[in-house]
Amino acid sequence: MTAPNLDDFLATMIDAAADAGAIVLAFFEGECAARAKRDGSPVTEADRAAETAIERALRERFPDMPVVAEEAIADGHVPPVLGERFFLVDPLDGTKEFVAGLYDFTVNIALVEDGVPVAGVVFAPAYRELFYGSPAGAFKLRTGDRGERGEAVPIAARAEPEAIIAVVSRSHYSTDTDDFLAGHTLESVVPVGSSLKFCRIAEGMADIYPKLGRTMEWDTAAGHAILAAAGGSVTRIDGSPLVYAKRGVEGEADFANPSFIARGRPDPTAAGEMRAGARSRA
Ligand SMILES: Nc1ncnc2c1ncn2[C@@H]1O[C@H](COP(=O)(O)O)[C@@H](OP(=O)(O)O)[C@H]1O
Ligand SMILES: [Mg+2]
Repeated sequence: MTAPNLDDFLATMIDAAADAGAIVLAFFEGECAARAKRDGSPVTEADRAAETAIERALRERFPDMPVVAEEAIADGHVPPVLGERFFLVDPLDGTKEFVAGLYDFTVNIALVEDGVPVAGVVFAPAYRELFYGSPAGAFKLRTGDRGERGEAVPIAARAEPEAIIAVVSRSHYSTDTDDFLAGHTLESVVPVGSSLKFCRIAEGMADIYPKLGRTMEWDTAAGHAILAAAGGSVTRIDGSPLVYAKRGVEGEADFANPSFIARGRPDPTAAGEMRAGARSRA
């Protein structure tokens, strides 16, 4: 058998995310919905059922690939060796929104290669929106009530306009975010739950997502891959790349992310101004 390429990985990741999304949505829309608000158990059930389905689908097709998944890590199941390529899975991101009956929750599957999220799938089943990205491009498709998939449409991040649209956490907001945004000209600040924030920038609906505070790698890897494929970027506050497979860092939990900024496309006129400035100084 020939070695799998990115298209092979992505096709399996999309199928797995679509199936897991259907499972999560059944919990969200089913009779569990009312109970979810009182005790957190259906969230956990949805989380675990979706993760089990994803792991099974990934392992069946790629038995040798390590899988790092949120619930498994919580149970202490960490792959001993990650190698240069592994999957990162968050079966239900945006759990607070899920419990509150809001639509902003997602299934996330990413493929990380040498610390870089090279391919990712984010499925928001309540919105019937599925996003995916790889070096071949970023795409969005709509799903039907019975899991039918519409045509995949290419998406692209936009260059920052003068007044920007910021997307921020709905459930984990910090005043540091306000301080950061105070330095920008804003059209609006839109609270969005889950990894959908990356996707809204990837499809040109928003310009910046500042995350001042901790997240885990499975919260961000798939959205990061999609945004990068759409022409955007995700960097640490100092502008260095946000890398993955972070383990054994003193004082940090394994797979914890530092603060980061996600943005759309670099502004070509800003680069032009810099070049013009450089010329005029010469
Ligand atoms: N300050 C914080 N500490 C830990 N996790 C955080 C966090 N802020 C956000 N997250 C995680 O990032 C994900 C998206 O959060 P948000 O929608 O607020 O941006 C959530 O994942 P889960 O829903 O999978 O737990 C949440 O737990
Ligand atoms: Mg999460």
